[in-house]
Amino acid sequence: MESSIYKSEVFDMACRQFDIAAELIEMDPNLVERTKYPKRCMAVSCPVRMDNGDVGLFEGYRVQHHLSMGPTKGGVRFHPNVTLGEVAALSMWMSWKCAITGLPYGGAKGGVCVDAMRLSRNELEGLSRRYMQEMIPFIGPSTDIMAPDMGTNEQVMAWMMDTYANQVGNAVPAIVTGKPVSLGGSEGRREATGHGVAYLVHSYLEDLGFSLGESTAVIQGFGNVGSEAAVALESFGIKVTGISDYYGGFTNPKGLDIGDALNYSREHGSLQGWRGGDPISNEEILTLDCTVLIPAALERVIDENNAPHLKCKILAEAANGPTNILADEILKENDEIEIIPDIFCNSGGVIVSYFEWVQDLQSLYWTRDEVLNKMYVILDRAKNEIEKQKKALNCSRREAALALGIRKVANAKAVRGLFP
Ligand SMILES: NC(=O)C1=CN([C@@H]2O[C@H](COP(=O)(O)OP(=O)(O)OC[C@H]3O[C@@H](n4cnc5c(N)ncnc54)[C@H](OP(=O)(O)O)[C@@H]3O)[C@@H](O)[C@H]2O)C=CC1
Ligand SMILES: O=C(O)CCC(=O)C(=O)O
Repeated sequence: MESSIYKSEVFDMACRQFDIAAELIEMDPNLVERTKYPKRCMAVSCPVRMDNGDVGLFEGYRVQHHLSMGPTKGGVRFHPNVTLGEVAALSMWMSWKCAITGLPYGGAKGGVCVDAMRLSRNELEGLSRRYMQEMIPFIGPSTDIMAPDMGTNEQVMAWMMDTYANQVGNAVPAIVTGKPVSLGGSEGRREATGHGVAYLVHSYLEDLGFSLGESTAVIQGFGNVGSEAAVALESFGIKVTGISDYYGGFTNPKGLDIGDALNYSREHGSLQGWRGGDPISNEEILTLDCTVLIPAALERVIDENNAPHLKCKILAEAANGPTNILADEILKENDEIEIIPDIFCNSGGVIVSYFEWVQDLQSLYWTRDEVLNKMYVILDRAKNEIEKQKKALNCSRREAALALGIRKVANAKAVRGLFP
């Protein structure tokens, strides 16, 4: 099958990664395309009453990548670069991520092409509700469960849950995860993705023989994932020496005051104007001297131009798809940099989303410590399996993670068989 509707650089990148892994595991040719391409996609137009009385129309998407192992699961992104192809690529990565962590889900992703920063709170609520309304025929707590991603947050999830609940006539907390704790959200979900990144960073630093107290971390992106990773890294004794958001970044080789940066960014809506470090651009921040580099914003920020100049020892991919294919080839040759690949590195978010869904379904809730300890168990188990796979296939850690996830999905399809 030649797929054209998803055609885009980022979808090509996800397909190329798939092809490399499928070849490594010598996948049955009859399973290759069936496992690779998304099962379903929806495109909807969302009319929203703007504050000036006009009606704005926003295009939204949801791609459900595979339905073989349970409901589909994945975040919703509000960003001006969102396309159907990007959402499809993100849904593929969700599938492999859920498989390597052993979650009973297929991957999904949603998105709306919108600059959410330009919307008022009223307009954002209108868009969140309309997007959910349009998706209701295609989702459900045992069909497809949404969560936050770039440009969306707990409040957006609350509006989406309310819209769904109003439609069916009763509260359905399991329809979205990453919602406020007061609505059935899980303790620990807000910080889960960043905390999971920091947990893995600390674990690999120890394995590689680095002292935590002497290690430094630089983070691109100071939203939910980047800021929570910074807080958790500090709690593991790792100094954060660079941070940035859309407007640019700040650095201090002696360490930044993350608490102060968080307060400032909450009060002002961004880090712009913060005086806690020397200003630096979003391009420069990637090549700063540091032990750990953490891209936590957009895809494909590490490319063939900057890859040869990275000075980190560990590249911890908190963002989805931050390293393009050419950069990945360059980094594969450089055995001084260890990569913790995205589908593993940022999996703490969906792991705790799974816990949130399970808690909602049984109306029985856990403490933050219980949640994070259960997350560590799953991350440790996935790490073991990936390291074993890396040795067995004599390949990079990214290839090992992809091979592990893709093989599990392909096996599920094989045992389910084909009808008729
Ligand atoms: N939220 C989650 O649970 C999960 C998220 N991820 C991935 O993590 C990444 C970040 O998501 P999340 O933290 O939720 O998103 P947020 O919207 O909360 O934060 C995104 C951050 O990236 C910054 N940013 C936006 N554009 C640029 C740019 N061009 N250069 C540098 N920084 C930029 C934003 O700055 P500003 O605020 O100024 O716009 C903000 O600081 C994404 O790749 C997402 O897919 C992965 C797993 C789970
Ligand atoms: O929490 C979830 O369900 C999904 C989070 C997400 O979108 C991701 O891991 O990329």
